Amino acid sequence: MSSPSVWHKNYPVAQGNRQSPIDIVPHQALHDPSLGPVVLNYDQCTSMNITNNGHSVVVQFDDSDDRSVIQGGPLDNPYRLKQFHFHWGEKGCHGSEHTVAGNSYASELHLVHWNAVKYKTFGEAATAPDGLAVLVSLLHKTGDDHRWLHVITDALYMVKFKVSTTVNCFNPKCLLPSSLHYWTYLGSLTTPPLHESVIWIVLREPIIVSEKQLGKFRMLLFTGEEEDQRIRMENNFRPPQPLKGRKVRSSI
Ligand SMILES: NS(=O)(=O)c1ccc(S(=O)(=O)c2ccccc2)s1
Ligand SMILES: [Zn+2]
Repeated sequence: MSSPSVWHKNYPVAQGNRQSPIDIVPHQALHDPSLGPVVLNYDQCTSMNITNNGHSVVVQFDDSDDRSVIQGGPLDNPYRLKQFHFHWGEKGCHGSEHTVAGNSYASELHLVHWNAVKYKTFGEAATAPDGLAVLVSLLHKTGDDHRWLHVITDALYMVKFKVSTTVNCFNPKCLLPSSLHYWTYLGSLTTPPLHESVIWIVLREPIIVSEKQLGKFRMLLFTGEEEDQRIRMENNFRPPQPLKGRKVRSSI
C-alpha cells in the first residue's frame, strides 16, 4: 500500500481542486434549507460477499437493479448501493478520513453508491463529477460494543488474508446513527485513482463501537496467505486535503 504522500506521482489529480477527505468545520458549514433529508431504501438481501482487497475490508452488493438505493439530500437521482468498506488506524482515536473541527475518530464507514440513472456502468459513473455518492458513518471508540457491527467483525477472521467469503442478508442501515443529519460537499475517491466523482454525505452523529471490535479490523493483513511477509492492515486512511474554496453545506 503506497503512502498518500506519493500518490500524486502516478495520479496528478491527487493535487486537484476537489480532493477528499477534508476537515469539516461545523460552524463554517453553510446551512442550506433546500437540502432535504437523505432517504435510504436498502433491500434486506442484496449483500453478496465480504472481501479483504489488500486495502480494506469490503462488503459487495448486487447492484443489478434499484433494490438498494440512497436518494434525496443533495442527490438529483437515486444512487445504487455498490459496496461498503472501512478505514481505521492502529490505536486510539485515529483512523477516520474525515475530521470534524480537527478531531479524528477511530474509524470511518463508507457506503459507496453510483448514479445508475445517468450512467450505464459503475466504471463510467466512477469518473463522472456526479457519478458517485458516498455516505459516511464515523465510528467513535468507547467501551461498549456496537450491537450490529459484530456481524462484520465476527466474519473478519475468515478474510484475514486477501480472500473473499459470502455474507447473507446484511442490511448496512444498522451501521448508521439514529440521526441522519449530515454535511455534504463535492470531493473525490480517497484512494487511487482518486477520481473527483464523489458527492460526500457525512453523517454528523457518530456510531459507538468498542476497542475489541476495532481490534478485529487490525488483525487483518494487507498481504496474501502465500506471501511470507505478514503486514497488518492498519492506518488505511488518507489525511484531510485542502478545501480549495469549496463550500460544505449542512442539512440543519
Ligand atoms: N474511500 S472511497 O470511498 O473514496 C473509495 C475508494 C475506492 C472506491 S471503489 O472501490 O468503489 C472504486 C471506485 C472507482 C474506481 C476504482 C475503485 S470507493
Ligand atoms: Zn473509503
